[in-house]
Amino acid sequence: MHILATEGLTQRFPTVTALDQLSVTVEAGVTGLVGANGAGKSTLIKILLGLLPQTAGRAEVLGLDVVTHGPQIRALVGYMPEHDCLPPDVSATELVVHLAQISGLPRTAARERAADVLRHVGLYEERYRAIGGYSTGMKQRVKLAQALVHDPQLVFLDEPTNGLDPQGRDEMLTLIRRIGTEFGISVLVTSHLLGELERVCDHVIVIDGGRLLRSSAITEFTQSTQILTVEVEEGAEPLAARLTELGQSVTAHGRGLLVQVDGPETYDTIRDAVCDLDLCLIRLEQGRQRIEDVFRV
Ligand SMILES: Nc1ncnc2c1ncn2[C@@H]1O[C@H](COP(=O)(O)OP(=O)(O)OP(=O)(O)O)[C@@H](O)[C@H]1O
Repeated sequence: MHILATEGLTQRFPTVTALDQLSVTVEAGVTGLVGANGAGKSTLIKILLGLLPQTAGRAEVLGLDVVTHGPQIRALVGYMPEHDCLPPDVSATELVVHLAQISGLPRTAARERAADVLRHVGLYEERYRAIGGYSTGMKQRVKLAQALVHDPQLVFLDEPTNGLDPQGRDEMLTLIRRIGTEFGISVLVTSHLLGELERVCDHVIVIDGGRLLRSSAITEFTQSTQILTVEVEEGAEPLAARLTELGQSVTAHGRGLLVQVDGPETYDTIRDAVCDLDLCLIRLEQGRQRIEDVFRV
């Protein structure tokens, strides 16, 4: 079953069209929503939460229409907003307990859930300190904890790695993967950094200027291409000449050669040519299409 679906979804602001006829479906699992700044990611999330009425088109989350079922959707979905929106003078525990109670949990259950979820996101003793003194990474963890506290079926994480250093980013990505796998909660996570989503997502949706550029399983984004990169210590030119002579399609690429794979025999041809010319092979690698390539079309 789709966890969400949009059809011809359009959002016009006075001077800009933030979403333009966007039709896309998302299955359970961890899905990345990628696009440059201003591509329309946050606008899409706000519409999906029923917080912003769209100009045209339809959207459904967990089978519920966003226009007519906003409160029901928000009961089932957790939301980690992009911007810093935390009150500075309460502790993480106080805030998360409070939000759990707003979500309908009784006081004792809210305290237990808040303690659990703060532990899961890696906030320990610090959870009793005022949020104003937290680092960016700790604030991001509080935002994540409050998105999870009411045990949602699905979470929307808007730029969760924003402002984090490489280690913080790594830890956040690991947490996101765990939410999808260990906790069994579906995730829609946005980022303008394409590379980082490769690690955590099952599926990636790419939007640009509010339009759908691509929606595919991560394996399709990074699938092997039929190109081999061949690098030898010296003698790339004679090797290219020999491979061409043997009927291979070869182009020079930096210090190496790109060789079209015609079948398994291409590997043997390369090996034999390298041996015949008495060269030292230092790299033989199958090219992989990266998410970044989507933007180079
Ligand atoms: N309330 C609003 N009124 C007018 N224009 C808006 C409003 N909200 C968003 N926009 C515009 O819509 C476009 C898409 O914005 P959106 O915030 O959805 O992009 P984004 O992909 O989330 O980028 P970012 O990561 O920078 O937030 C931008 O040009 C933005 O300026």
